[in-house]
Amino acid sequence: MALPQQPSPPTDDVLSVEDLSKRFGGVSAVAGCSLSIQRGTITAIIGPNGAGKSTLMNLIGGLFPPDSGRILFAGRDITALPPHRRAELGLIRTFQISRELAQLTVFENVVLAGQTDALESPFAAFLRPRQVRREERQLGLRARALLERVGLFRLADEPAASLSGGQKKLLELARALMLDPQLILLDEPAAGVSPPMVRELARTIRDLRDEGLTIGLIEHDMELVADLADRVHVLAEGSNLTSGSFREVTSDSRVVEAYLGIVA
Ligand SMILES: Nc1ncnc2c1ncn2[C@@H]1O[C@H](COP(=O)(O)OP(=O)(O)OP(=O)(O)O)[C@@H](O)[C@H]1O
Repeated sequence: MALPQQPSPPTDDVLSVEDLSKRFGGVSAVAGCSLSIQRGTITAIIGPNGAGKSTLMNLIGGLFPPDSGRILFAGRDITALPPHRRAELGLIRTFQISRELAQLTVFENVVLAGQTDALESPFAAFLRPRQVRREERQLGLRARALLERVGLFRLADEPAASLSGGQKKLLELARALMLDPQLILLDEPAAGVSPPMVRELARTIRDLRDEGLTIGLIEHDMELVADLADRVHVLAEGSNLTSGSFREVTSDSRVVEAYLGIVA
């Protein structure tokens, strides 16, 4: 006799990818990958060069569609949504190369990240001047609070071009926070950042997690992953080899083999 189907237990996953695949010509960059990111955690995605981490990030961010599989965000299927719709839902991804506008000040960069299309329209200022002024004031206040939050307040009036690599990562974080995200995906936050700034960045990321934000990151700096990640997914050849704490995955012989296999 067939047993009645049990309803699946509620999960606390803010993001899950299910059996995701993406090919580029003859290369299987992501191949049947399934993994999830739990709400309120820092989750790292690691793996040897060419494992498919960037492609997976691009699929989650909506840069291009998968060949097959699904992406769920906050319980909703977002597989077919364009990047800006994902951002509106609270899924924000930052890029490995910071995309600040070099000639604008740090403050202006943050304000700009929070500006809606309606505010940018030249007609809005003409038709609804008071509303536009109020919204701009609120954006300014919020930007200053976020600059304080990430430790860049004293540099608010400096041109973004004058920031160090690590400060640019903090600026990128402040810009992402302007969009009021549920989940921020960070692409190699430690790349090109000096060791003291990596520590500062790590402290800020941990504080944001403690305040309830969910953070996903791909990272090659294993010290940072060991220090920050609540949970780690190891990608190899486009799929999820194993998941667990940093200690668990790094003591898994398959993970050691995957890394050594690439080096050999
Ligand atoms: N646009 C593309 N066209 C063709 N092949 C691609 C493209 N993007 C990625 N690939 C290939 O897909 C595979 C996975 O690449 P991906 O960049 O996602 O890996 P990765 O884990 O991020 O690597 P790394 O750690 O070196 O950045 C690699 O074999 C790569 O050469």
